[in-house]
Amino acid sequence: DDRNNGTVPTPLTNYLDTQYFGEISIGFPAQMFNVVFDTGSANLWVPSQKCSPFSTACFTHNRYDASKSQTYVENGTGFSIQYASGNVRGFLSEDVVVVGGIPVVQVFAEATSLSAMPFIFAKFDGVLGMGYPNMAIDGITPVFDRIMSQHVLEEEVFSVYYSRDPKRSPGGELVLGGTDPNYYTGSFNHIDTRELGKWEVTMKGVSVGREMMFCAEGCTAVIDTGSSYITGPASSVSSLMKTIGAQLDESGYKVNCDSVKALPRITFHMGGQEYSLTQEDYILWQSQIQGDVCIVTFRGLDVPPPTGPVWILGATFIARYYTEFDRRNNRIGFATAK
Ligand SMILES: COCCCC[C@@](O)(c1ccccc1-c1ccccc1)[C@@H]1CCCN(C(=O)[C@H]2C[C@@H](N)[C@@H](O)C2)C1
Repeated sequence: DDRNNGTVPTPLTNYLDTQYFGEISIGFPAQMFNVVFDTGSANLWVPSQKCSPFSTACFTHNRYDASKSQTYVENGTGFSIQYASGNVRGFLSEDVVVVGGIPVVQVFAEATSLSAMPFIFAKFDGVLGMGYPNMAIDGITPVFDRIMSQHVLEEEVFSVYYSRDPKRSPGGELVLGGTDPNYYTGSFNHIDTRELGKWEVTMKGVSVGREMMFCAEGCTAVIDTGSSYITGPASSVSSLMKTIGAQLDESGYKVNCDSVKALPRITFHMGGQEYSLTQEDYILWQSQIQGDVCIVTFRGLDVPPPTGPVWILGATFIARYYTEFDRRNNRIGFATAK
């Protein structure tokens, strides 16, 4: 169904509520790739056919083969990107990329080396940055900016739905040019971005139960579709976890599953509204052989100034609050997800 002039929603896959990704094509004939649509970065990269055979993470994913694309244009400039954990190195190429039914001629990176951690755990092939151009490495115009300059979108926005139930299909949806009422109820509350060029807003506080515990003097919240969890300053998160009786082990914070129903709601105060998460929103209940494990989807992460200290609201938050990213008005809209 052509929603607005040729764009179609992109269904997303939900892998264990921690990885959400959708399909794009690159080149002619089309080479298909699964990518994370990531508002926390602004470059597109996929594994390259030219990656070294020793890069396991590269070898276990779909790889772009320039020699098989009639629309490939050589570039060759070096590229490298560093994430909170993990790094990617390669070189730039240009080809036709199709996202949500819209073709764009796009400069992207062919990854020739991917750090094993964490990419051997990636169920997707690459990352498509949905951040602002000023975040883009090598000054490359991001995909969404190339799409906006075609003037095919009814509105210069994109929206993200992340399902909370791994059994539910689709696991999520990306809409270019609008929102999908099938996946939210009520109206949107909009919050202006804090500074031009970042998908972040001013947060007025974080409360646990009825008590305002953190960020009471105001702080920054990054709305990040490329993060699985919620991160906050390590000291704040560790005291929050102590309050709810969570223990930290090598794979993150856990609580006794018997205590889950008594856990408090955690509320993020933004734009005059309260965005609450209940225990079912922020606990990942995993049935494992040795019994049920209840993972708390919060992580401590100290982002150095000037960006930090920040709270990063990832999939855990977006799964509860359908999110519209508005480039026309530089604001973010939240509505209750269905
Ligand atoms: C909702 O789906 C999220 C996808 C999973 C993200 C992630 O959990 C992941 C898990 C397994 C394998 C690879 C990756 C992964 C790694 C890098 C890019 C994209 C995905 C990331 C793990 C490391 C920290 N982290 C980020 O820094 C993220 C922060 C974000 N802005 C990105 O730029 C990197 C999240």
